[in-house]
Amino acid sequence: MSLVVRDLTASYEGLAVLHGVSLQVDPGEIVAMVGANGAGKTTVLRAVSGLLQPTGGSVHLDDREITRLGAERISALGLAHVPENRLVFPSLSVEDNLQLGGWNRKRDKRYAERRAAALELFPRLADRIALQAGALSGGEQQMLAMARGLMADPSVIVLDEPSLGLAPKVVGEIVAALAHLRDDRNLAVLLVEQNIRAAFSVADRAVVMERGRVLVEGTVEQLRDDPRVQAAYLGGSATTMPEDNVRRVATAVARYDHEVHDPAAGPSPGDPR
Ligand SMILES: Nc1ncnc2c1ncn2[C@@H]1O[C@H](COP(=O)(O)OP(=O)(O)OP(=O)(O)O)[C@@H](O)[C@H]1O
Repeated sequence: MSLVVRDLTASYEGLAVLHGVSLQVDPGEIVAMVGANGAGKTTVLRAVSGLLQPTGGSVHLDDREITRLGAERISALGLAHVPENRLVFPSLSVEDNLQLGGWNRKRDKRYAERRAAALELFPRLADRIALQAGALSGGEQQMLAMARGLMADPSVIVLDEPSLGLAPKVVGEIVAALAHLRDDRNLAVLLVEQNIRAAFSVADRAVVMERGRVLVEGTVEQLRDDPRVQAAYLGGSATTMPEDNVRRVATAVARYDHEVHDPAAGPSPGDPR
């Protein structure tokens, strides 16, 4: 399914924060949404997934309008929202968190299949299935938040800053998982990221937000060369990942897997808890 957002406006307590945002994400595509703090990226995701009622404009999943539906209904129609700060239930086990993600699908016979697919995507979760989610590292909690979103069997997934606070090799693992969801599962992925290098390493297109509007959009290749993007994001030192390096990401993931699956290597030191 495609996610189609047209002229979206939204406000908090009467104060307008989105001033007509339009974007589209097609199946098998990752669109990165980047921009400064307060540009409105989180608000777009909240308005799209029904957590905030937009004041105008429209949101469609293919031809189906979802603009004013509630979050549960939108989730059931195939859109998963993985929120900022990886809001897992800390006192519940990994298993129970996954089950909650699939609550609206639990009785259907593909539930076990989806659980297996989520654990295959993030094998570390399989190893920790009985642990309390609060005992997981930051990276593992992010993986759990994503796996939980996938349990509802979405066609469209929107993620809010999945790389926040994570070590580069964990970011690599998250990025590789996003590439898998696009390439092998044909999902439409809308990715909000401050880490523009990580986002651009995997995205096909990007939307740059500024003060509640789309400043510029285009393919990642076009935007890399755009002076506005370079000046704001790519010139500085805020790098946590080398640019344009899906292959290097894959290497990092393989190395990481090796460390994780090799008990002698111990816990990964860069993964903040
Ligand atoms: N619950 C809220 N109540 C009032 N204003 C809010 C609320 N949430 C966000 N805002 C304001 O709305 C604007 C857009 O915020 P939003 O969180 O969407 O930006 P963002 O681009 O996601 O930034 P960040 O990267 O800091 O999350 C900002 O000016 C912010 O201060």
